[in-house]
Amino acid sequence: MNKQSVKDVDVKGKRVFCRVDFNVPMKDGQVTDETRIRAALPTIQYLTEQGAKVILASHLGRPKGQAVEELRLTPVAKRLSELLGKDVKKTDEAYGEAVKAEIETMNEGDVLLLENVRFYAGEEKNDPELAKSFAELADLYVNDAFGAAHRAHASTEGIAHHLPAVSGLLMEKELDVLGKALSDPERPFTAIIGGAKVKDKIGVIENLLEKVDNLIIGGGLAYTFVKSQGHEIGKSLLEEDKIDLAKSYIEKAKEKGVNFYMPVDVVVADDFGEQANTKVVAIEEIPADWEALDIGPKTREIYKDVIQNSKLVIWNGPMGVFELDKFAQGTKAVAQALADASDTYSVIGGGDSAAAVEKFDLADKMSHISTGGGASLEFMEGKALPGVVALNDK
Ligand SMILES: Nc1ncnc2c1ncn2[C@@H]1O[C@H](COP(=O)(O)OP(=O)(O)O)[C@@H](O)[C@H]1O
Ligand SMILES: O=C(OP(=O)(O)O)[C@H](O)COP(=O)(O)O
Repeated sequence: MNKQSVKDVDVKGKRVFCRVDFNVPMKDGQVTDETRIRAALPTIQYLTEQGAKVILASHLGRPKGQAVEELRLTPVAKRLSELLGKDVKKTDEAYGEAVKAEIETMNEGDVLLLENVRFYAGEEKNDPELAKSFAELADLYVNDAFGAAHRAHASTEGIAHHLPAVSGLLMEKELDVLGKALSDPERPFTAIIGGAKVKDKIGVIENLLEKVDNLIIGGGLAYTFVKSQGHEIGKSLLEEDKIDLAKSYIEKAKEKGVNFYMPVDVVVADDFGEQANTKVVAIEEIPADWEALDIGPKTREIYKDVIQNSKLVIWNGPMGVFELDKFAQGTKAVAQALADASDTYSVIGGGDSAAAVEKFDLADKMSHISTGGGASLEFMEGKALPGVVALNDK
């Protein structure tokens, strides 16, 4: 990476404003998935070991510029403290005199967590005044929030204009792994794109066609492609205004010699839910009143073969509605194929794909699980990430 990292600068005795992505799922005031907290530990531990005063900042949820009680970071501070095995103080604000006074009392190696930065309207607007207020708290800025690197906000981008700014270790690792995968991919290189966000992901597909040998489409977004080939898709998910684009991508794949895989059979349901009647049908036989909610057994076999014969696979988005057991087989088959393909480097991006891999207990069999969904997609699309661009060059 051409950006300075925390290892390129002297941090001893310095007040370090470290932006992390602690946007973790919570239920009843408890953190329910601590993956992102664990992922930030190497940077936090490095900074404390080096004698920095570590001031952590994060967003949680989308409170829209005002304080929302359920979105305070207090439970995160508690969990972080347990994981670090040391006291983590938490302030009720993210800047200002009370926060400065608290920082005054910090010793080298201490860790402080600021309140949710999105409680302030200026955060998402990238307000320069708020960025300055954050910068006043510290001597150095470290951005370790890969999951929020695609956002140009006061704590991810603005602040970097007011302090020496370097990347954290997680940020560096994410960019290295994804960057290597895309710039000098081991071949055959396969991308698997699923999920439901057709609008978000269609741009990625175009960019990936320039790079991959195989492109596998599954999940809800597959049916816009299926429809573009003239098949009826019943009540399956459809993005009407993307049909022509989908068709053009299939043509582009042919021109480029990219193998383009779509479902050949699907699990259809007469209702959305565990109680639905289901059956497996060929792709050209989806009944008008039914909805395709998973890829079928023949498709699973084909996708499995492609995965097994690949050296590098990036996977974003589930193959079906995996949250319901009836429609989880396709996603499970892909996850299992990746787990079994020991010679294949597997990169998982996207909250739901990561959750699926966790659900099937296969997370430790994947080569890299990215902490950023939107961020990894934008990176793969070839877009610059504002939170990275703003950091000091090497
Ligand atoms: N065939 C389908 N029809 C409707 N929804 C689907 C289908 N396949 C997958 N999904 C849904 O897509 C959601 C995940 O999509 P998305 O947010 O795009 O993925 P990710 O978070 O991995 O990027 C899941 O909740 C899943 O239930
Ligand atoms: O969870 C996140 O995004 P992701 O679900 O795309 O990985 C990041 O914390 C960014 O959050 P945001 O999409 O509210 O800016």
